[in-house]
Amino acid sequence: MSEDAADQGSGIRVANASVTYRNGHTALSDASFAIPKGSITALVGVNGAGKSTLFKAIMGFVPVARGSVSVLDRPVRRALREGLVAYVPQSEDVDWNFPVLVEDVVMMGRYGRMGPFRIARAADRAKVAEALERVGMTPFAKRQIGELSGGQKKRVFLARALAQDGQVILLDEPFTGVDVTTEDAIVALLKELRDEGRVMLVATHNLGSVPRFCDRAVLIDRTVLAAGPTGEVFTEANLRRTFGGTLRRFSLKPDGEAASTLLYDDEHPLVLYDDDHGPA
Ligand SMILES: Nc1ncnc2c1ncn2[C@@H]1O[C@H](COP(=O)(O)OP(=O)(O)OP(=O)(O)O)[C@@H](O)[C@H]1O
Repeated sequence: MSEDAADQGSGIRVANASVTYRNGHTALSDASFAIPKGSITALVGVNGAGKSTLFKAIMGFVPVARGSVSVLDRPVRRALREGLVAYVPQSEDVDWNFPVLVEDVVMMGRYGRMGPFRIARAADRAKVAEALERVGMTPFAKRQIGELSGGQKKRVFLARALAQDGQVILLDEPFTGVDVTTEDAIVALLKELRDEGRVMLVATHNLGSVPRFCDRAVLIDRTVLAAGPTGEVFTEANLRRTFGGTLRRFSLKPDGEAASTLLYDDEHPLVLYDDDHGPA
């Protein structure tokens, strides 16, 4: 366990965890990492590396066969009962034809705190309004979710996580199909949430954005290959281990400028400068 994880209070702690599906497939084995409260962590790995499986284990949707997972120093089940873990899904995982208003999607974040008949109280409506305002989606409250753009949909699901008062927010590919302005708005919001002490774990293929907004990174391929502060972990050597042959690389040395290396899997490249002359 890293020392800073202990200092700021534990956000997520995974210790020697293994997950085996019913069909016998072990998607994660002996995975360990710890992330502190008040941090944004990138979760990076190839398709099938076990990112969703790890999310499911943190949400308590799949049991760990060995090892343990704790959230804010509680067992996963208790965190689930307290509604502490919120999930922002990948766009492909949502049925956008389902007829539901934006404000109703956000209200779903309140369900865990309502009685069995799900009757919204004034406090629930206030939380929904506040969450929509925070992500800049108030004017869209009465629109059908399916009518929104990709970036707007992401913001609505982020609002649902805020309405839930999620202290640990798991985001699955938040930047896919999102333009640069919306990406910047999402990043700014995630940083605000971090400063409030929340914990964000972000599965992303957008390698170039990771050093820009993630304090830490967890690299996985059916186990944790490396985990820690981005500056220490997000290196070419570690990314090569994570992506193997699927990582593409370009070396650039324009006249009179610092040599740099571009690394990418399928989206925005990561630029590594070979000496100290790169941008701060
Ligand atoms: N319900 C399930 N039953 C059996 N095997 C599963 C199940 N869900 C996932 N797997 C397998 O577990 C492995 C990890 O899958 P997982 O969905 O966690 O990967 P991922 O890193 O999220 O991939 P992607 O980037 O494609 O979303 C894969 O080999 C997958 O086929």
